[in-house]
Amino acid sequence: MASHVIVLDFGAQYNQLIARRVREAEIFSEVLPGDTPAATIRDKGADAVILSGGPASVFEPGAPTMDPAVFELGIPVLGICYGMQLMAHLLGGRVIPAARQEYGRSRMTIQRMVPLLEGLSSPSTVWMSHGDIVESAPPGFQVLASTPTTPIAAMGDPARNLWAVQYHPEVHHTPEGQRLIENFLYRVAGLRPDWRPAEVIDQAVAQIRAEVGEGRALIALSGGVDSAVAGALAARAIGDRLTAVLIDHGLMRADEVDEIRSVFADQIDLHIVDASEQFFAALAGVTDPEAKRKIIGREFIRAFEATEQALGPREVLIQGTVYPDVIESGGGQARTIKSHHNVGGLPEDMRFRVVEPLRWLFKDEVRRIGTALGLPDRLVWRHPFPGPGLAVRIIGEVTREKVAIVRAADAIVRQEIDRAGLNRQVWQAFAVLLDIRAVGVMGDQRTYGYPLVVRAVESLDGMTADWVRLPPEVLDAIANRVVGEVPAVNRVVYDITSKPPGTIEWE
Ligand SMILES: Nc1ncnc2c1ncn2[C@@H]1O[C@H](COP(=O)(O)OP(=O)(O)OP(=O)(O)O)[C@@H](O)[C@H]1O
Ligand SMILES: O=c1[nH]c(=O)c2[nH+]cn([C@@H]3O[C@H](COP(=O)(O)O)[C@@H](O)[C@H]3O)c2[nH]1
Ligand SMILES: NC(=O)CC[C@H](N)C(=O)O
Ligand SMILES: [Mg+2]
Repeated sequence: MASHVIVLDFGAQYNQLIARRVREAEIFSEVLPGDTPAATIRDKGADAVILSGGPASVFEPGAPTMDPAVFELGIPVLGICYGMQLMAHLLGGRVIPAARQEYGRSRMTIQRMVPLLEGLSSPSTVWMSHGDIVESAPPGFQVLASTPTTPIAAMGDPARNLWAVQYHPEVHHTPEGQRLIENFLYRVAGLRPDWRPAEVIDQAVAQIRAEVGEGRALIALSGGVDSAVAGALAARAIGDRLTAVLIDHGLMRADEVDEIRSVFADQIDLHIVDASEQFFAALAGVTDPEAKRKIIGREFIRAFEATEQALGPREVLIQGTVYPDVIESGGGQARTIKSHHNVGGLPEDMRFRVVEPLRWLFKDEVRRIGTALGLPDRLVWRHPFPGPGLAVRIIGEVTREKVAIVRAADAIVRQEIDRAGLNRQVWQAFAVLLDIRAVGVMGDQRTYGYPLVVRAVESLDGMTADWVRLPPEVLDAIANRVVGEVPAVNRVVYDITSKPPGTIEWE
């Protein structure tokens, strides 16, 4: 039977990342609620279990817990952060609030070499995000590693095959994180890699065929990576029974709609719908980010419904939703960070059956599948652009005037990064318009204009990100051009926040 790893979810923002790291090691992995009974895990034929992190403290009343019988299934268990704390708590160790909370990079030193830690540097850089610590390990456990503020940064009980780390090996800011996860899978659990992209493509095509049946379907095509890949899968599944719809909500970037038309019009039956009046009317006076997102989600569906009325009946709407859209919208156990227009923003009274062939995949997995399907690099490596478009890059009310300002500035930011040859190294780069004003001086005249934020991040999957150390001359060129060419803006600032604690978009 194929290798199968279960991730028990205690509400971490990163828990799906754990599953994706396992899949990156070519082993199938699924996420289940933290309190899934041990019997269910056994019946699914799991070969190993990983316990995720989570926002709670194990010693608080009502904190999420798990079936302790999981530790007796005879399969290896790896606890991560909250998962480690829970393991300690349930097996007789002690967890307390730390004197010093630890967020961000830390240096871990190995004290006892075991197969789980084989090949890791000592000290090695690890990404921490915790306020509690395991003060004493449970009976039978050995301390394996520590950091300056966390004496028990890794622990294990070789007899019962139970292992745990306080840091987050799943985030890419832990450079040797994948190594630890692969050690757990290959060395500790003895699993073999047997899960590959070709199978994902076959499953997705079969799923779309089954959902659409003999009928027709619409695909929501944005020109982005996810919907292009979803579109290619759908075209493979149902051929010319597929119609693509691009909603021009008036919140697209400079020249974007024309570019999409020229790339896709001869590939697929494409309808471009100008719905900008409808979106601006619905957004008038709205400043709350979640309210904006929900309105945009609703208006998208209304625009698809209106298009369907014009084109003839189609029950199925295919979307390029990916796993992070679901996670951040509060799918699973994680808290809602922001409602993505295509998930948390969907209206309840929608007429379509939504089919999302990429719902369980991360961006880099989607890119691999795009390449496997033969899509051009230019499309596969395009920078992501959020469905709500420039609306979530204008703090405060969205008006046509502000969209024009941020659109012009955004084009300059991307042009200068492109000109410097930094496109591939940057995950996403853009401009954000603030709703405050600052004083400046231009041509001996006082100005009172908007500050513009420039943001450029690097990331693998959008779940975590770091700001890009853009060369000063590129930042300088951006600032000069923006202030010179966009009259409403008189000041430029660069966002140097990583995710977490920031998010990529400002709203
Ligand atoms: N303007 C639009 N018109 C039609 N569908 C859209 C539009 N914007 C977004 N969508 C739908 O919402 C989904 C999610 O948007 P999202 O931006 O995450 O993905 P994408 O645009 O396909 O890829 P990327 O992340 O590269 O931008 C898209 O896959 C697409 O199905
Ligand atoms: O289709 C989308 N609909 C949305 O509502 C949405 N919000 C954020 N994003 C994109 O997701 C990635 C992570 O963004 P955040 O760090 O801001 O959550 C980044 O790549 C964002 O651009 C969205 N994409
Ligand atoms: N990231 C986590 O899992 C955090 C666990 C726990 N809430 C702590 O603060 O220590
Ligand atoms: Mg997009």
